[in-house]
Amino acid sequence: MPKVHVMDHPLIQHKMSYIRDKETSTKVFRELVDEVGALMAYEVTRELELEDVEVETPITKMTAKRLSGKKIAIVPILRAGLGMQEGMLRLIPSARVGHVGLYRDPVTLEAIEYYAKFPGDIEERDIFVIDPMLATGASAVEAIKAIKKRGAKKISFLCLIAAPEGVEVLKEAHPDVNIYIAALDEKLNDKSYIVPGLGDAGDRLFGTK
Ligand SMILES: O=P(O)(O)OC[C@H]1O[C@H](OP(=O)(O)OP(=O)(O)O)[C@H](O)[C@@H]1O
Ligand SMILES: O=c1cc[nH]c(=O)[nH]1
Ligand SMILES: [Mg+2]
Repeated sequence: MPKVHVMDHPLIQHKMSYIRDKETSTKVFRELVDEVGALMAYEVTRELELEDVEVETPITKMTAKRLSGKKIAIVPILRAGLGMQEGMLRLIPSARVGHVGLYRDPVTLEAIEYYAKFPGDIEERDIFVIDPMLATGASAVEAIKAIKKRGAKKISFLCLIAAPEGVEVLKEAHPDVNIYIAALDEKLNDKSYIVPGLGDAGDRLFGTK
């Protein structure tokens, strides 16, 4: 079964309190989502492989560690996933970026794909799928299906806030995918928004409401 990691580092919890606050401006909301994206990138890269390299310090020769050069791709789910993209790229600058465009049909809540573009060698890369919200789970499930269809094998999913319902749906559909969450909330409301949540992540990031 997939591992579910809740990243409750104090810096993340602090920033999340402002991200959730409805009085937070679009500008500050965008900055904070970017910063939490970077903090999550720091945590999820903990397992990256290292290799030995010989270096000479001003004092002596030594064997040091460098990243083994494992190829990585970040895949934001449009639109709201874009808010976490730059923060992650600051920590993993060599990562390639793919995009999956999905929107939730407001009536059926089905995730409808409208765009997909991935690095040509996606099957060789470790993938981090990013989206601030995991609500019913439909968007994450469909995005990961689209990525697996192109041959990618090692996939992780990162979000700011998840509902327990979405976590269960994602675990069931993709048991091989590790899930990283900044905050695990209580439930979904009757419109399938996360409670207490942060409202509509895309609208708050881009000021569209
Ligand atoms: O788990 P789910 O029930 O699928 O809901 C989560 C999805 O909903 C939001 O996107 P939305 O459809 O609002 O698109 P947007 O990012 O363009 O605003 C969010 O960014 C997720 O992608
Ligand atoms: O609470 C939610 C649920 C889905 N999408 C959002 O942006 N927010
Ligand atoms: Mg939205």
